Amino acid sequence: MIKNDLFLRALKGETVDRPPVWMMRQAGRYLPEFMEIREKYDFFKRCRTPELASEITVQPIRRYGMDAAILFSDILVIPQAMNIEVQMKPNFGPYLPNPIRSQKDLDTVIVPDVDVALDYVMQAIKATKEKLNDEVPLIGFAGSPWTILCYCVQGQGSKTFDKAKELCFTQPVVAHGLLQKITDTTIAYLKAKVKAGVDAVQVFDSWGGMLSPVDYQEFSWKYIQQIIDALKEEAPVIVFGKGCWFALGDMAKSGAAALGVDWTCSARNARYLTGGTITLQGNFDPARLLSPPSEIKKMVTQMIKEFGKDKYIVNLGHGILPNIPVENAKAFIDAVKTYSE
Ligand SMILES: Cc1c2[nH]c(c1CCC(=O)O)Cc1[nH]c(c(CCC(=O)O)c1C)Cc1[nH]c(c(CCC(=O)O)c1C)Cc1[nH]c(c(C)c1CCC(=O)O)C2
Repeated sequence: MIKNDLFLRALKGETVDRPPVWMMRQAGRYLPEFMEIREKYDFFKRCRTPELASEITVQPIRRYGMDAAILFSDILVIPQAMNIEVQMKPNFGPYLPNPIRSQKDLDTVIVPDVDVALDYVMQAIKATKEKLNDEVPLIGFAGSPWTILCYCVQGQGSKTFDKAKELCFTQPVVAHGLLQKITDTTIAYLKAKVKAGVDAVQVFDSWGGMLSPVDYQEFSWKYIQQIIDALKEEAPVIVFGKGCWFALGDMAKSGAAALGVDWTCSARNARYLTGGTITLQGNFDPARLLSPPSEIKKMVTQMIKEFGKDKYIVNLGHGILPNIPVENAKAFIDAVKTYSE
């Protein structure tokens, strides 16, 4: 049994004394202890070495005592396992030298045996569970099929993901073929992660908000729903769609345990759109962590009041920025841990 089960109780919608807190991208570049490891090992070496991945995962927990850990890994390990080359270039980000732009390209993409291809992730989970010693739950994650397609087709990050959209709108059969292969791989992957020991899973639809509401249904939501259907009996599923407030109504009926919200959607609107029944997670503007700690504390208290302490998980509205001072991140976490009504 997990000693601090606040996060799991919030996912079930139970009444709690205070909401749980964690931060998207909490294992990362704003932490000096992470930078030490980063200097020595390249990105995928860190992902592929269970000792390193588990160490990086528990670093923020040791420093701040969040109520949940999230496994250090990346959403792009999935395309890598599907026979698509992925590089992480320093000062550039993800780079995929052979993007998928035709049926011929799609034919080279495989649905791998995840137990073999991604065994290193399962080993990282086991190593992390040992280090966590049942203190807090561990979150496993995957990118949404649409967000993964964005990288597979564009070949790199983008402000518009125009090539990804072009494939969807000019070769929909190829796009759907790729989305389904990613979905099948992701379902097997998340199931394996649960078997290896994660207590909940989160699907990151970081680029869902790039699509119009109608296109979102066709190219993103349909596939996320498949993932929820396949996983919901095995573990609580959190869906975070950046810029996807328009889909919150459908998401609330999907079987997901909780929904992530970004900072452009007010607590009130998110509660209204979801009918007030489902657990919500979010939505502090990551750049607001640059405010002085005293102001951060006030704003966090106000945010909890607006969402309500129950059916709520305190988080940022997207990943933490690398330039956030460690004491500001601490102010964010402490404000939640000392919250009382
Ligand atoms: C879109 C996306 C990616 N990766 C991820 C997403 C979805 C969430 C989001 O939208 O932020 C998810 C992710 N990536 C990473 C995690 C670890 C767990 C966590 O702390 O949340 C998680 C959950 C580690 C990482 N993934 C990456 C880093 C930084 C690179 C490094 O450490 O060398 C980390 C800590 C690299 C990465 N990985 C990706 C990009 C665009 C980049 C480069 C940009 C950047 O540097 O932030 C793809």
